[in-house]
Amino acid sequence: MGYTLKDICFSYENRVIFSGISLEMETGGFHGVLGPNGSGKTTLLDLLTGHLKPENGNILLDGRRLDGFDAGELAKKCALVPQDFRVNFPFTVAQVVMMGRYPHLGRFSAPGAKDRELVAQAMAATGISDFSGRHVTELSGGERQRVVFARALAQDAACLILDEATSNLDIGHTLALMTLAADRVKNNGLTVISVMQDLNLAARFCRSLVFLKNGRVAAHGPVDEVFTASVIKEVFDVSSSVYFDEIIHCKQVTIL
Ligand SMILES: Nc1ncnc2c1ncn2[C@@H]1O[C@H](COP(=O)(O)OP(=O)(O)OP(=O)(O)O)[C@@H](O)[C@H]1O
Repeated sequence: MGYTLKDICFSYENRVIFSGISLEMETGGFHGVLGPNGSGKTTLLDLLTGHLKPENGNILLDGRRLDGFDAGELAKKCALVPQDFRVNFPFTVAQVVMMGRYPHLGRFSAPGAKDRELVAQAMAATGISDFSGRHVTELSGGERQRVVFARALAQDAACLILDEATSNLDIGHTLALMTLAADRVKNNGLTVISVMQDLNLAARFCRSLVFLKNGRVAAHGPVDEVFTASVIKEVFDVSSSVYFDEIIHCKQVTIL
């Protein structure tokens, strides 16, 4: 189970982004989505979360058509950390993280002990508990990104969708959040689908990779099979040397 995309076509007005892509991303995997700027990575995530609708083709989530889910059901299945998150209203950090619980609350019902516990856990896991009372409008880009990550964790969905979710984070926080996501994949059966620009980070944390190029899937499969110099050349038009790193036990790349 997980996501199945069958012959997906999508255009923005008359700009064709996908003309018939098919993909399988199974439950309980850590899937990386890679590709050059403008190759359609964010568009793909927007299709997976139901924010955009395909013109043709079907997207199935756990075997069920995505357009058959209502927004509340989908929010319980899928939590998104968007590329850019801005709010103009001075909510506190804790209030924003609590927003992750809204899909689980009944209409007009206040958060209960379980909701507060999940919010506290998500803030602790992302290292933001110390500034839970601060206004999100006053945070740095990296601090805000950790707050949105915590909101997605609090949502407690089976699938976590990350759109360059660590782009503003320092290396320590990047490794901490990627390790947290990978641990939940391994131990809790979470599915992670993550757009990433950093090839080495993707090879280190993902189990499978989708490479997009010019609106098509250039390569898709386990990291061992598709993380190669020839795929990187085809997709990014750069020469590279791919090797197995004995210290961190995964493939890595040096761009030449
Ligand atoms: N709302 C929109 N209206 C029209 N064109 C759009 C819209 N959003 C994105 N595009 C175009 O669609 C293409 C794919 O955009 P998308 O954001 O999916 O790419 P991406 O691979 O995520 O890029 P990046 O690596 O730069 O974040 C780009 O050429 C972009 O200019």
